Amino acid sequence: MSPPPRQEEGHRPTPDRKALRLIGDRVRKRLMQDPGAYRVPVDSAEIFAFADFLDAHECAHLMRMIDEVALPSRITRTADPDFRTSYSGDIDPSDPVVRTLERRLYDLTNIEPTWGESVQGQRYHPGQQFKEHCDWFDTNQEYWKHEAQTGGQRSWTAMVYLNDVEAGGVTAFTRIGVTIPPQAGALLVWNNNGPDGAVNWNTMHAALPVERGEKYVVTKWFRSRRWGA
Ligand SMILES: O=C(O)CCC(=O)C(=O)O
Ligand SMILES: [Fe+2]
Repeated sequence: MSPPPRQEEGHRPTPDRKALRLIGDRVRKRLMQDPGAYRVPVDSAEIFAFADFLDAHECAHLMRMIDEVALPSRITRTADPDFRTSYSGDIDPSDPVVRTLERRLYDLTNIEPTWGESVQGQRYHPGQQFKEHCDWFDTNQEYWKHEAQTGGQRSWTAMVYLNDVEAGGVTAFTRIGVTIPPQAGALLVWNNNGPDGAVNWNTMHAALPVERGEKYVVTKWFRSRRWGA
């Protein structure tokens, strides 16, 4: 018997469910065929890792770009001031390395870059973190009305670690006991939904505090439809 749902796991309308199911199928098929894919061995979430997705020059370039735009990350939907203490910012989508990254993600996932939000960079100094959260939108919240009009629910998350972190800064999938240590150039891709197109609570995750050194990542969040107005 499955455990009773936590209170927060109440009913959520899932208007994009069919689209999310189809995207799940499409991306899964592609990733499973990729000889470079490492599937994290759990049944309850679809999480894949790829080593050396970006090279050292590309990583260094993106880290410089992040330093230019990074501002304190917006603290969304929580009153906890320590919830997300990193710095982040949208990086120039016309930059050649950003375009290369998007093309490579398209080849890998088979989702058009235009179906994803613009690439966001994020930087953590020692002590900084992003506590447990989901990347999918809560369709019970007020903000959903806007997101529903601008691409709909988030489908897959693609995140590249740009550097090795001296200590700390792992990505922890908190409900399934999976931790991913940052590794320069490695890509992590996961489906925020289940194969049925409903949000997957087992994708709840946190960026644990950096203990020593810095941590840089870039992320592209794909949607269920073309992103934007
Ligand atoms: O930095 C990480 O390891 C995870 C970041 C994250 O979860 C996010 O930006 O949504
Ligand atoms: Fe996240």
